[in-house]
Amino acid sequence: MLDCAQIRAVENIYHTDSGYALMQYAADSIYQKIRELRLANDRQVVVFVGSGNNGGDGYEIAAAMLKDGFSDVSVIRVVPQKAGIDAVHARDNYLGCGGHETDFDNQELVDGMIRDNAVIVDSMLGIGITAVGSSQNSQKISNAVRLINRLKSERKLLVLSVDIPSLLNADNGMPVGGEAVKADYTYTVFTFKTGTITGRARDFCGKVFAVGNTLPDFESNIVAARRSGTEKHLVAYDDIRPWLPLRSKCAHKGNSGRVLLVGGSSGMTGALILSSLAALRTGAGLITALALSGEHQAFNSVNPCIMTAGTDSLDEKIKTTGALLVGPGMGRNQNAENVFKKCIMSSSSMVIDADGLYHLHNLGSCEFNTVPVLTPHVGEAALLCDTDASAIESDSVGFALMIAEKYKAVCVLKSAATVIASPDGKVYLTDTGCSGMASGGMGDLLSGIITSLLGQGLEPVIAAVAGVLIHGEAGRAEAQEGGNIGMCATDLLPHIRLLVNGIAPKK
Ligand SMILES: NC(=O)C1=CN([C@@H]2O[C@H](COP(=O)(O)OP(=O)(O)OC[C@H]3O[C@@H](n4cnc5c(N)ncnc54)[C@H](O)[C@@H]3O)[C@@H](O)[C@H]2O)[C@@H](O)CC1
Repeated sequence: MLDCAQIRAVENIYHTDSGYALMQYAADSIYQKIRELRLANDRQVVVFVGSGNNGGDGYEIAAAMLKDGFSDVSVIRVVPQKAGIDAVHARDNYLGCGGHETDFDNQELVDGMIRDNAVIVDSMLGIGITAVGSSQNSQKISNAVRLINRLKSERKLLVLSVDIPSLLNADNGMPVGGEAVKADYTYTVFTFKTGTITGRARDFCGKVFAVGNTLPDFESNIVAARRSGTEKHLVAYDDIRPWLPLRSKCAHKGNSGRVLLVGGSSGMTGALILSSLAALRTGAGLITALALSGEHQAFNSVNPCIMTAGTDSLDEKIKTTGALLVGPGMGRNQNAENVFKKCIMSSSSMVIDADGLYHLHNLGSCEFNTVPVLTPHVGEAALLCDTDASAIESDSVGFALMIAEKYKAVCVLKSAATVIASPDGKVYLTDTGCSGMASGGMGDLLSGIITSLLGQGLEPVIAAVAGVLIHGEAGRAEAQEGGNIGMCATDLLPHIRLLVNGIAPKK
């Protein structure tokens, strides 16, 4: 996964005398994918092009379709190409193939041209986007984006975006000026861009395919580009399978992970129960919950396999635990603060979540004995970074790195596009989870899962990445069975157990 600067570096390697050959290669790679999926068969195809090389890709795709026998293909020229750039060759190629072109200035004509079930190829803006200004060209692009999005639902259009949906920022996944093309498929050139995963990418990108990876020395050039800036890795469930805890045949509960979970003030015991259940289903051998409310009967009735302890035994429990979670439902009063301070002096592996993050922020700076895992959601990250939630959303990678560096911790910045940053400056992103997980208690599960993995011996960054994937895939599995609406945290527990055993749900 690369950001725009890193992508430009890769492009420069493959630029020969002109970039036109590279544009043809990129466009052909996209066209092959469209053909393979038979997306354009028996449908009208309308390609919207902009002024730069992204527009050039669109002309080349349209030309390839004409050469291949598609007859119902046309181009809408939203903004004219600048003289001297490769896109001008691409336009000449398309017109030379007998291609038809309509100027977007006559918006009514364009609206009337597009028929039900048409395929729209969005090739207006790629990684060359700048902020939407008041210029005529900016206005035209914004109008075209609005038209595509309106017609998409009215006329059941299929929308394919080239490289990145127009007006979506390829570095942060946020729509520039509030609106971007809502694609069904995005064909991103070379490799996933950060903005196809982070921010609000899911609302705009649809299914993302990386295309164009057969160039000579491709893998080594991508690795070099990745190392030239912030190193970002896109990680999937299959990648973490080898890291999952192994259980020896002679295992016993005492050496299968001993974890302590601290939180659960009066009225918030449920948060700690959820973390404890997730820790249990993730496999830790001995789970002790220490609820500040003292409401321990609740744990017993939910699952008697969870042990409980009172605050008076905190010191002793901290000494004997392998991994510690502090924060879920902990509360923010003086007693909670005192308990928090004791917990973070521990030498055990540690996760700090929820109200624990509030207490951490109040401490200012803090020296840990280990590398803790911090699991803020956007609001908690804003608190830790003294900023607001919208700033965090616009640069989730940057702020996750800032938190990781400030606390010498692994930061799991939770959102629809969770970012994991390690104190050595590496970033891990995943395409997991689902909208059904936007319900109370999901974060408590995640902190319980990560704590359980730490207790079973995984390194902090590995436990964090594996935990995010187990959690997200459990949500997806549950959505597959029952849909997104009405999903609740406890529904995920059976899936968590399967996933930690390496048993993936059927796709
Ligand atoms: N350069 C290369 O080597 C390759 C580039 N490729 C394609 O080229 C794209 C990058 O090309 P460019 O750098 O020309 O950039 P773009 O084509 O993304 O856009 C740049 C053009 O759009 C204008 N523009 C920027 N923001 C605007 C706004 N808000 N409203 C209206 N106009 C705006 C700029 O003035 C410029 O003319 C990639 O995303 C990819 O699709 C691929 O063909 C692969 C090879």
